[in-house]
Amino acid sequence: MSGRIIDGKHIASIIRESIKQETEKLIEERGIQPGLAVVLVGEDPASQVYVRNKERACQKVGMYSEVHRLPEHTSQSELIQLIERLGRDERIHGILVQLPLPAHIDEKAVIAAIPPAKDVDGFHPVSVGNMVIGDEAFLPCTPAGIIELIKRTGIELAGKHAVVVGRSNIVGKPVSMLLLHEHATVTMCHSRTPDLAAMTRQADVLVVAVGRPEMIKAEHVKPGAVVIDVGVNRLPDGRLVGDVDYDEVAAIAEAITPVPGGVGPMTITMLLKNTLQAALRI
Ligand SMILES: Nc1nc2c(c(=O)[nH]1)N[C@@H](CN(C=O)c1ccc(C(=O)N[C@@H](CCC(=O)O)C(=O)O)cc1)CN2
Repeated sequence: MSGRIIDGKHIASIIRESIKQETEKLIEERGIQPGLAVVLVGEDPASQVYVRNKERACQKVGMYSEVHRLPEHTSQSELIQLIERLGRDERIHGILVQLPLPAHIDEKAVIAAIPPAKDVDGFHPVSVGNMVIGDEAFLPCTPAGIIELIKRTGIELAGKHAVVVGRSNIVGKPVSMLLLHEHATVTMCHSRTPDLAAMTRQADVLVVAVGRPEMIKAEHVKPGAVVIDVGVNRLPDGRLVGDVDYDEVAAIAEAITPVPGGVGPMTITMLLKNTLQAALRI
């Protein structure tokens, strides 16, 4: 058996086309151009790439965007002042602060300064709370992208056993909640789970977000499972790999996301979707 490849790049391009059309309609009919402000603190090379890609993605669908690049030594209060100013700016419908932040800045305090109505990353405690209770909220982009990929591939989640490996606030915890909302039975695993393979082998749907290159091998996966790889790891030889050993696992999975070209392209697509949504709510 060799698994179906879940082509995130293709699915993302279909969604982006419809976002582009809705953006054009919003501008034409109501004179509102969705606007996104991205704040980047410091010089992290991967973050710089992601921020540039977010800026380009906005341009391609006809949204307004501005990027605020701040030096590494920016203080927490300077950063919060900028966020408060963006919160009052009528051109800006969505604000996101690229993570990770430098160590001297308290990430939670910064996220709390974003007005929930502009929280297109879905990280504010109000957004998280609304997501958990199933109320209207901006959903965090990577978890929302994972659910969209699974649904658009025609995979049923209701009644399935989903196992999530990783418990971060931006992927592991929220994706577990979204899988639960889709009526999956969810098990969360992490670095202190004993006998990880015994847990992951029970998964009909396995989501891996741990940031450890190729740690999930064929022995961790039940034949016929759907495998979603959230990892993006750059190896010393320059190759980009996921948290799943793709060649081994693709041979036994029913369907699998590649890295690159799986979950990654959906993250920015869901950001565009949230930004459009924020502008539509005006
Ligand atoms: N404020 C936020 N910070 C971070 C988030 C986030 O959602 N909001 N997520 C990640 C980084 N991220 C977006 O910011 C992100 C990661 C990966 C990709 C992506 O398209 N990956 C490609 C490969 C890209 C490459 O060549 O390096 C893929 O998997 O195909 C997009 C966005 C942490 N920070």
